[in-house]
Amino acid sequence: MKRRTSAHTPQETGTPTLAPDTVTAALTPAENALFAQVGRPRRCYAGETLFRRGDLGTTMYVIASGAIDLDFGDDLIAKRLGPLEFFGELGLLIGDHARSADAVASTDGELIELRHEEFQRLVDSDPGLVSHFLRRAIMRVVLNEQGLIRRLRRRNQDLQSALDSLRATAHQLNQTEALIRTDELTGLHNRRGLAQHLAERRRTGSLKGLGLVLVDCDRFKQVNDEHGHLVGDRVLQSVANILRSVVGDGDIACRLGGDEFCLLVSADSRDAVLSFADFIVTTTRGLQQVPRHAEPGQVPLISTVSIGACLLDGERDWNDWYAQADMALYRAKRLGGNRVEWQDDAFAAA
Ligand SMILES: Nc1nc2c(ncn2[C@@H]2O[C@H](COP(=O)(O)OP(=O)(O)OP(=O)(O)O)[C@@H](O)[C@H]2O)c(=O)[nH]1
Repeated sequence: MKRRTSAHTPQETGTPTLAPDTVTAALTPAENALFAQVGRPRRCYAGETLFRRGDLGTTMYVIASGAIDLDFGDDLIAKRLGPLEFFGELGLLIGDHARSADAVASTDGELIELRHEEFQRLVDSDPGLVSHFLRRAIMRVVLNEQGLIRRLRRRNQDLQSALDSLRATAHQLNQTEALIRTDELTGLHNRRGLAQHLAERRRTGSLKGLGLVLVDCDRFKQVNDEHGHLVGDRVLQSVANILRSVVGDGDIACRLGGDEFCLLVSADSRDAVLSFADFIVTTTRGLQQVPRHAEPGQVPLISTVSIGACLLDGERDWNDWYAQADMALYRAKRLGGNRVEWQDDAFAAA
């Protein structure tokens, strides 16, 4: 928020209507003459600090010549006061009062200082004039407070709408992030999603007790060639649904690309990993055998799959795990597909 300096706070809508002299920060000539009689003259110099925000003080000042800047800090409007204007009156009226602004002389000038004893003399010499002054000083404080409340309220609203738009942006970012780690066709994680998942597991030291199930559709090119790309897409979606149905909390199903998928599952034994792999092969095989409508050319929306599976050594990285599972997958393909093959940690043996 930009800070501005104004000689007077503008009177805003909704504030009580007052005669102009009731709210002005300037003394009337009569008041000034009286204040000058009892007050103590003081010279001030450009840049001189009269008091700082938070200082305790009991002196009120009237400006005889020159100008004083009042800075309320916290992005509130700063004020520049000139001749006949007064400030610091709360210190005088209510005793040791923490100043609410820094008061700094912006030019050389003359001030009249009034402390409690001088003010008491004023009360004794002209109570009527002093009571008029007091009434005005109090109204000025009230108006300043009201202005402050309005500004704070507006700032609060600004902050609220900034917060709302931040929330909306964060929501959009989350959605975008989710999109860039998701495979569009199947809704499974894509390679980027898998990489993030692995990085997070490595960061949290939870790469132990995992199995990798690498899945590849059998003769998928033939499905595309014979039935068209759209049918091919639906086959890929069907395989993805089967993978999605077996993943538990913390597991991840991913489409690596084309007709190749993988599962990263919590498993601490070969049998545990193989139970996932066997389920997938058996389900795709079973679905393929479900008779479709009798129309000639009607194809099952699934192809058989080949699977290579292994347990992960948490000390290695994705390339090693992939190579290990891929050896088994290659063997499964060579043996005619539609089967699961296992690969022990060949690298550890080497
Ligand atoms: N419909 C469809 N086809 C895709 C998509 N991405 C890749 N393909 C096709 O998937 C086929 C994969 O073929 P290959 O890698 O030769 O594998 P395959 O025909 O399954 O042969 P084997 O793995 O040896 O059984 C290619 O013809 C790609 O064009 C896709 O998003 N949709």
